[in-house]
Amino acid sequence: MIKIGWWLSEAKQRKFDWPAVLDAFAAHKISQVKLDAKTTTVEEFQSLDCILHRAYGPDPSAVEMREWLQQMLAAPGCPAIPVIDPIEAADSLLHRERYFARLSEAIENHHPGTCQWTIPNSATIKTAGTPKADNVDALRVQLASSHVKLPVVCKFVGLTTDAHQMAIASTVAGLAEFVAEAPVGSTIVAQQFVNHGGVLHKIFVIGSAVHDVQRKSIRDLSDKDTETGLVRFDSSTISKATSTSPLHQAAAAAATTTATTTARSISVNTLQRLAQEVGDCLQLSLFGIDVVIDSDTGENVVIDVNYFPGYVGMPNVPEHVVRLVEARCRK
Ligand SMILES: Nc1ncnc2c1ncn2[C@@H]1O[C@H](COP(=O)(O)OP(=O)(O)OP(=O)(O)O)[C@@H](O)[C@H]1O
Ligand SMILES: O=P(O)(O)O[C@H]1[C@H](OP(=O)(O)O)[C@@H](OP(=O)(O)O)[C@@H](O)[C@@H](O)[C@@H]1OP(=O)(O)O
Ligand SMILES: [Mg+2]
Repeated sequence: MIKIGWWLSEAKQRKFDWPAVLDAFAAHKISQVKLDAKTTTVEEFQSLDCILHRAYGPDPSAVEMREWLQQMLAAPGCPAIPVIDPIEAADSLLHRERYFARLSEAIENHHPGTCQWTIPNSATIKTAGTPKADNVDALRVQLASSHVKLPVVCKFVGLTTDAHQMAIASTVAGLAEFVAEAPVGSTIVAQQFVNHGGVLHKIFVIGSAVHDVQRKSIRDLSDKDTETGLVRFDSSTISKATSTSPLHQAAAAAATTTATTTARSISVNTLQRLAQEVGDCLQLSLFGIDVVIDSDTGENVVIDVNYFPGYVGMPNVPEHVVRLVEARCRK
């Protein structure tokens, strides 16, 4: 009988309908134990066939569990227990500039013209407390050398509680303002904005299972929008299942859950290749890929990758988790 150890924060267990996953484990005769840094013994830990976790992000309980897991896995005599997903692989998603650099390499490694997805050009900016007026020229040069065109979406990098505070900068002065007002020592990715008809594809992946859910997104920007140098927004108000925002298209803003336009779809074959290639590149099997379809070029553009997302709208999640665990334990 397979025995797995798992850890998710209490909040994630509720959002993810974790009890349904535990029922599916029981139905497939997989025994399970919730890992606990205070009570799980070394013997019990080392007897596990697999570990499944979301010990990820700034939540203090997740930080404590991540440190404990790393210690337990590195302890002398600990067997090679499969971890879904490896802690360093999950953590890499906190550093947008690093994982986008790896995605860029994966794209370059394709034979020319064969990759069915791309990423936006971006520039990585470190804040040093320089006043806005002194930043403008250096930022203009940096955008040009990274081939980034305005407008850009400004996104923080790393383990910060401000990770969802973003902005659209349409002018170098707007970007300079965002950079000048960010905490000193932060890292910001200025990612080229892609017009995409206001529809986001949330591509949810659990091992080999892939599902595309369409959500509302930021509407296409016109010249009128881009007259304003800097528009701040909280990313958690844009593309959650229940989001409503003035940045949505008028028709979509009125709808409660999904995108309302007749959106372009992504073929099943492309979805599977994308999930496989991103998963192989980042060594992940429980993740979500946020994709927009460029209105001008029709390209599938990856704008964000999330570890162990909510999977809201993906059918049969418990069965997919069971299949993933069984596949890993057999290795
Ligand atoms: N390069 C881009 N071009 C166009 N729209 C973008 C771009 N980047 C982000 N967006 C819009 O902003 C939203 C939030 O961006 P992003 O997914 O990077 O934020 P996040 O905080 O990492 O989100 P989450 O963790 O909830 O997935 C996206 O859902 C999309 O609507
Ligand atoms: O619970 P939710 O459905 O909102 O899950 C979101 C999850 O929030 P959580 O941390 O509360 O689990 C986010 O994690 P952080 O990086 O912000 O930590 C991120 O993964 C989003 O992409 C998920 O949204 P989805 O992609 O599934 O729409
Ligand atoms: Mg996202």
